[in-house]
Amino acid sequence: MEPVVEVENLNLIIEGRHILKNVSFKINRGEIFTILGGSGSGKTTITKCIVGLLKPTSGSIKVFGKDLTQINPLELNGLRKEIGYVFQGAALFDSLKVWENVVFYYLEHSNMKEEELKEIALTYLKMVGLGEHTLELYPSELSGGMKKRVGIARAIATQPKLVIYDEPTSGLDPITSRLIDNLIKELRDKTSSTALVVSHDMVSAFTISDRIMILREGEVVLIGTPQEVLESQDPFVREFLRSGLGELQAINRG
Ligand SMILES: Nc1ncnc2c1ncn2[C@@H]1O[C@H](COP(=O)(O)OP(=O)(O)OP(=O)(O)O)[C@@H](O)[C@H]1O
Repeated sequence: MEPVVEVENLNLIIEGRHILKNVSFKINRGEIFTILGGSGSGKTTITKCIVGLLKPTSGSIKVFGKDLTQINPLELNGLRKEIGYVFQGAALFDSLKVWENVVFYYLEHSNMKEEELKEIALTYLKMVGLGEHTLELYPSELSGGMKKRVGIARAIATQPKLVIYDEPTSGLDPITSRLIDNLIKELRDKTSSTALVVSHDMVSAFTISDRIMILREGEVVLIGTPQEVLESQDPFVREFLRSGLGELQAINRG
């Protein structure tokens, strides 16, 4: 089966800085694929390349079989519709109510009536575990975990085939983080979509991922199943795992 994302020898140089170095990986249909790496290792930059916001200096990126370096802006827009992006920090519009945030795409691109749009918003809010009472709230009235859920509802409201989650658990307490982890898995199963997760949350990565890619200063160190990562003898991977050992032991005990 054709991979959903296929990145080959991706290099990105910005202002003389080599940010991504020969990055290659594939994400298969239905997978939860996590990019794990320290701050500034290039995780978010990879996702920006995948949605066509950054142009590679060299290398190729195919999404749903289409080569991003070869397509025109119209095709790129079409492709973006198939991708849901959950931003770091949720990035909700503060002046819009929850329901308007969730159906933002439809507000911009359709003539549907308010009642219909609220109905759609409610469907997706329910999918992320939020109820009808949240429809009329403003983002400032939500907790951090609820904001993330609304951000996820907005990302899946266009029924994307690929959902990119940028640091979905950052800034959340451990219990809420695990709820978001479960939600990511549940949504992948319910909607038969593919998920690309960017994280430095070790517990999250080892709990939800089918495969993990470890990135260090713009270079791929290892790609493998959680088990393969745990068994790796690569010194950087060992050190990286050691730094999150307490968290990992907690998963094993759980
Ligand atoms: N548009 C840009 N111009 C210049 N440098 C950039 C640009 N975008 C990213 N960088 C640099 O690229 C490197 C990787 O950044 P990126 O945001 O991808 O890291 P990250 O792994 O997602 O980090 P974090 O976990 O802190 O979000 C950083 O050193 C950053 O300063």
